Amino acid sequence: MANSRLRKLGAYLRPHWRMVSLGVVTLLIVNAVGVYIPLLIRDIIDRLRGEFDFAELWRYVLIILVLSSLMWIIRLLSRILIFGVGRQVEFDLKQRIFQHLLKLEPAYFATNTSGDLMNRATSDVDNIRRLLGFAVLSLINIVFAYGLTLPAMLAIDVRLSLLAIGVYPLMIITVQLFSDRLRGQQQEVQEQLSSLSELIQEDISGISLIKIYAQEEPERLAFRRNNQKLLRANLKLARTRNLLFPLVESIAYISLLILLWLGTRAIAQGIITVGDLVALILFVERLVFPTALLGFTITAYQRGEVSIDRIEAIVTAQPQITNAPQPIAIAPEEIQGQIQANHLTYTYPDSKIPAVTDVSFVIKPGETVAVVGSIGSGKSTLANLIARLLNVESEQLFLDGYDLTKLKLEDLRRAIAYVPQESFLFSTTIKNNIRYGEPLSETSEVEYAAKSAQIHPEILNFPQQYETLVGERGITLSGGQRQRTSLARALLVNAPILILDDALSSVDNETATQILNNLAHEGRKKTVIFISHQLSAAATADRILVMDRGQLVQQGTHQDLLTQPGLYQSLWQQHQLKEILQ
Ligand SMILES: Nc1ncnc2c1ncn2[C@@H]1O[C@H](COP(=O)(O)OP(=O)(O)OP(=O)(O)O)[C@@H](O)[C@H]1O
Repeated sequence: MANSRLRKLGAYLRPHWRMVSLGVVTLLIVNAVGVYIPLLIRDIIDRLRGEFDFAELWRYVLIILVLSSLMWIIRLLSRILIFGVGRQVEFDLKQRIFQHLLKLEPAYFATNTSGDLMNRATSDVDNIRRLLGFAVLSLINIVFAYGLTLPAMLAIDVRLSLLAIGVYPLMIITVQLFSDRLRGQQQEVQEQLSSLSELIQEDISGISLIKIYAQEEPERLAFRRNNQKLLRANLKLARTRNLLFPLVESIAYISLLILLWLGTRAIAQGIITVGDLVALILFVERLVFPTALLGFTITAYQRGEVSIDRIEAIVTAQPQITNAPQPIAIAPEEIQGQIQANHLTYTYPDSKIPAVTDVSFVIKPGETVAVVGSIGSGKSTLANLIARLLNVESEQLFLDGYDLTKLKLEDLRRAIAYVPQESFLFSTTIKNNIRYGEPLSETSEVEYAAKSAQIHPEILNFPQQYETLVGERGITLSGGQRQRTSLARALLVNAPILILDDALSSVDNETATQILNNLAHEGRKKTVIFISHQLSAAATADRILVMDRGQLVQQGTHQDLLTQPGLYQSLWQQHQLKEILQ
């Protein structure tokens, strides 16, 4: 498992191997110069102790100044390169996640909440970025720092070197212990922050309710409680941080004290020179930072591991609805629009009872067919199956005689304009919303579609007409206006098949009937499937399919069905009664 995660990390890094290699080389140079400077200082001290010469001292100072500046520049470069790799991988992963999400079918999003998916695409990707930027940088740094510094220290004095860095494992353990605590507290801050943001969002959305029920004071107190929790969490985190850094420093001082105490004795005994001791002190100092970071690196790796699994779970999710091995391509203008169901049965994956059972029918090209029935009788499921938004089995649904599952998905979707129950508008202009399926459409085409959907006069009354922004950043449309805008969007793509899934429920019966009539009298007649509870509009369709508990119980024209005892007759009677009572 750990190996497979390392392989994944390797795969994330592979496209950026040039940057990674360059980063590694710069780190190597930084560390080599970092080891060379203390050795140079040692030589200066020892040489000048014999014979002091100002001119020579200045020469050395200059060399050290140049080397330190060089080291600073190269260190900067190494950080830019390696943190840059982290950012690149973050970009790649976000692209991959989004691209893959677009391939998955709506059923996937019913079982994976958008909150969780967003979290994976942001926080988890961020953890991997940190792992590949910060953790990789500090890991390579520590290897080079110890690999180059330790031999130089041992060459000066083995006993002193080992005693001086003997306390360093204590530093790693302390940081690791603290970093677990820091992580918990950081998470607490994050959670408190999210719940505070949720509260603000909810209160802003429900501001009218707060005012109507005079709940300003309780809401203010609830906010204060949450805000206090956030404050406490932040203070706790600050306390831990403020405790950790002095602790790390004290461990470093212990090592320094050991060196000073035993080092001066070694000088007195003539085992090492003053220059050697100064070099040892500088070397030990050099190791403080990478050692302390190792503790954080271990935590960053553990956190990153969990995130790798969570992201891989998204990008390896297999789409259920895909093209057949050799899909049949068919252009929209070649499509007649005949739809046939042959013993169509569908059961939702997490359900035991079929939502559609043994349904068979033929819808002729250009026919307008209404689908009516009680709530939950399977009408939407039927619409979703025809658009292949649900995983229909082969040999059950046919378009112009072709098995739906054998048709190229893209071609099938282009042949069908589908207006779902929930009309969704993007946060852009009305015009862009209408031409979403055909972004290059001319204004006249957009207006034509809007006229057919009976929304044109209302759009002209909006502040900027077709350029009016809708959604969160713009004006709010009424339910009926949203539905007709969605309908205009579907009409603009001019597909041979149009499915309206209760898409005119907020539009009055008269307008709905008018829209259906317009569709029936268009130049090239579309096949229209009109799912609706609006019986007076449905009655004008060429034919009506009546669904009950997943089954197709009746079909025929309005007049035919009225003469047959059955569900349609009773639905119609209820409808008539409602009309009289209104
Ligand atoms: N994603 C799902 N998972 C499981 N069961 C579902 C799912 N969607 C719908 N169902 C069930 O399938 C049955 C048919 O639902 P469907 O939405 O097709 O009915 P409908 O006739 O369109 O209803 P309405 O008139 O209220 O829109 C219902 O029992 C419903 O609870």
